[in-house]
Amino acid sequence: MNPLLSVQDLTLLYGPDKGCQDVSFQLYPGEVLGIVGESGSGKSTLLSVLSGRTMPDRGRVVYHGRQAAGMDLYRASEAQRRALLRTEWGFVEQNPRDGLRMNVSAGANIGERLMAQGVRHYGQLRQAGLQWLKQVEIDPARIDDLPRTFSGGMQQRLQIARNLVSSPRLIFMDEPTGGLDVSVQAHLLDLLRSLVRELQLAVVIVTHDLAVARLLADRLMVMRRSRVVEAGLTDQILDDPQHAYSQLLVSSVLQP
Ligand SMILES: Nc1ncnc2c1ncn2[C@@H]1O[C@H](COP(=O)(O)OP(=O)(O)OP(=O)(O)O)[C@@H](O)[C@H]1O
Repeated sequence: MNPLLSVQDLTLLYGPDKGCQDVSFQLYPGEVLGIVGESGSGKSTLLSVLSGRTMPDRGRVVYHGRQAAGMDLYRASEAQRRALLRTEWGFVEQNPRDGLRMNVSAGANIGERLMAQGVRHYGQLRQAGLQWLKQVEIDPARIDDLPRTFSGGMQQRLQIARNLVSSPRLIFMDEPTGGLDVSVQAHLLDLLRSLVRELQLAVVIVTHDLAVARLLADRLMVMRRSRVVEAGLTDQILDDPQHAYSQLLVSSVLQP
């Protein structure tokens, strides 16, 4: 099986040890990779470069998509990268306001990617909207409501529906449960976990919350001061961390 994503020596530095450097890994279809580490370690920078939103100083990302046999992300045009992010990829922001269009209805938020793919039939767009609202456990009767009338958890679920409607293969998530109450977080995590499994999604998720990592990620990369200090299976890293920094990270969470 080909990896979905091959990442080699990815580096973007804003200053000494600020950003990400020399990051290499492969991500396979259906696999969930968690990026963990303290604040400022470079997690968001890495996600931004990986998803093609920011260009690296050096390094290479090759995506093996549905059609293109190996797209070299940084050699592709800006338009190609943007198209990829709207179709086979998705990006779930920490703050749903950054990932939703707040001034159009929930249904229109969901339909937008389909329209970008050429679906023009109103009934079809409406149907997809209703179906996806149901799938993310929002009452379909809210389809014509604006996202700002939704709670934070509902907005986040709507953002997920908006991303998943185009049947992406790879989703980037930046602290998707970050701004939510604990009980709302748990609900969202459950939903995310079942969607990821059901749809065989590959995910790269940034989180500083090791409980989120434990629940969702198959593998983890631990970042510190722009570098990956440890990478491996989630259970191995959380139960038996090898690097001194990972040990500190894990033990600091376990202490009350
Ligand atoms: N656009 C930028 N310009 C200058 N410096 C930046 C920029 N983006 C990030 N940095 C710096 O790079 C370092 C890594 O930041 P980054 O946001 O990637 O860390 P993080 O691990 O995601 O942190 P957090 O968990 O707090 O979001 C920080 O020192 C940050 O100040």
